[in-house]
Order: sequence, then C-alpha cells, then structure tokens
Amino acid sequence: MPLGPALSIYDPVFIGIDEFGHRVTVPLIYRNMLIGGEPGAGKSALLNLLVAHAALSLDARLCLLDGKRVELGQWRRCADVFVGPDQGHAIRTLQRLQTMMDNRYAFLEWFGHRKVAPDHEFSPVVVAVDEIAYFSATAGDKKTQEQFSALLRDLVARGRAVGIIVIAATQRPSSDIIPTSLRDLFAWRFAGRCTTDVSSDIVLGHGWANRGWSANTISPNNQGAGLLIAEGGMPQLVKTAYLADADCARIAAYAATLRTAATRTRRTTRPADPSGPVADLPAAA
Ligand SMILES: Nc1ncnc2c1ncn2[C@@H]1O[C@H](COP(=O)(O)OP(=O)(O)OP(=O)(O)O)[C@@H](O)[C@H]1O
Repeated sequence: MPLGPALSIYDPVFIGIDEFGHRVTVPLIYRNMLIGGEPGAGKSALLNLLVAHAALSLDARLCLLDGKRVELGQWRRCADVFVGPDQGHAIRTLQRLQTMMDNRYAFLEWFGHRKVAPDHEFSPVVVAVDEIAYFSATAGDKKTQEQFSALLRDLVARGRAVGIIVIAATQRPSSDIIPTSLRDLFAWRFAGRCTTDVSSDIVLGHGWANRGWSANTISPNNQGAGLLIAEGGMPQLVKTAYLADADCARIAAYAATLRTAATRTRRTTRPADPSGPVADLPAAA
C-alpha cells in the first residue's frame, strides 16, 4: 500500500460544521472531551471521528475502552490496548496509565518542563471510553465501579500536561454518572440530543438551558447535531462529520499500516517511548 502523510495529535481535529457552514475544529492536546446525549444522538460517531484523527497521528498512542466492543472495535489494530466488557481489565489499564502519568510528571519535574511537547520522547496517549456508565455504574460491583470512577477522574484531572487526553462518551448524562466536579474537568463538552434540559445542563454546565442553550431542542432526526462548548466559552451548534463503518475500516487499515511502518523506522532511528506499553502490564504497586 502506498503510504501518504500522517496527521499529528498536536493539530486541531476537524469535527464538522457550525450553523453557518464554517469548519469546526477542536484542539485536543492538553485537553479532554466529554460527549453526552440520548441513545442514537451520534456520540459514537463523534468518538470514532476523534479516534480516527488520533489513529492517523503517528505521534499519538491509543487506549480504547468499549463495553460494547463494536463501537471502537475497528481501531483495535491501531491501539496499545483495547478493553472490552471486562471491568478488571479496565481498572488495570487505568492504573497503568496512572503510573505512566506519575512517571511522566517526575520526568517533567526533573527537566524543568511544565508540559509535554512534540520534541519529547513521550507520545501523547488518547484514552477513549465509549459509555462511561458501563464501567462506572453497570459492570462489576460498587467497589470496582468507584475505583474505575476515581481512576478516570484522576486521569482527567491530572493527565493533560503529560499528554493523556481522555475522551469519554455517555448516553446517561445524569448527575450520578457525571457529577459537576467531573464535568468541569473536561475542557470540551459536546451535548448531542438530550431528553431533558437537566441532562443537557449536566453535559454543558449549569444554567445554559435557562439561557436558551439546550440540547433538548435538537430534533431526534438530526443525528450528529449537538452543542459544543469549550472551557469558559459559549455553546455552539455543530453538525458533526460522519464516517460510515466502511470509511472507519479503510482509515483504520491505513492507519495500522502507517503505524507498523513508523514503528520499524523509529526502532532504527530513536528509542521507543520510555513510558513503555500500556497493555497487559501488571497493575501499579
Ligand atoms: N454526524 C452524523 N451525520 C449523519 N448521521 C449520523 C451522524 N452521527 C450519527 N448518525 C446516525 O445516527 C446513528 C446513531 O449514531 P451513534 O451510534 O453514533 O449514536 P450513539 O449516540 O452513540 O448511540 P448509542 O448511545 O445507542 O450508542 C448512526 O448509525 C448514523 O446513522
């Protein structure tokens, strides 16, 4: 297969158009994103779009958690680790990421840097979670659910500067799944159609529905439309771009080929990412 240019995770990610037809991009590096909305609102489609950019970014590593397996399953070959409906595996993976995060902070402190940069040995890691509620409220027992939630919160809270980018989706935008304290840690928030103003506010932030911005007003037939808000900004109506399953399969195959070629080249030119693999390592001590 002929190999073309790749993308970078330091580039803004194209996600669709606004109501004036202008391109909408979201810089993901040093940020996290929360995606909420009712079933069928287009959350997984947006997540796939973001993961496609990350997969094509040879400077990024992927860590995918998908209780349904099929939403993100196409990107498995591009990922360091793919977690299906296995609560223990999800927790071990987040623990490993937490250790990686702490090690990276030690590195930054030692060298007097405040955040990772493109010329560091460390690659940003995109952690995509399709349906937080599966791991935080459905699978396992109360103890493991709380453990999962605490680990995810820590990664969202502290991971930004060390290049850990969490993108999490949920079809249950309720306060038990997304407490305000967690919601406010996400720099980007996208509310696809929600069934109530309260659910919309849980994703976007308190008070936006009263000010006329509610994802409840989006038509159920307008999948992929939603309100996007950035930290400190105003909501913006966006129609996300859509990758059909066949598009995802083609992009994933191409990205996997690029990644294999890049790994071979890197092996001969520079050392591997000193963070080591995320997959299948024992949990942090
Ligand atoms: N941006 C889009 N443009 C056009 N159609 C879209 C778009 N996004 C989603 N759709 C349509 O909506 C359907 C449901 O989308 P998707 O699976 O992403 O929803 P979801 O919110 O993840 O649902 P669930 O919570 O049940 O997983 C897709 O199969 C597709 O047909």
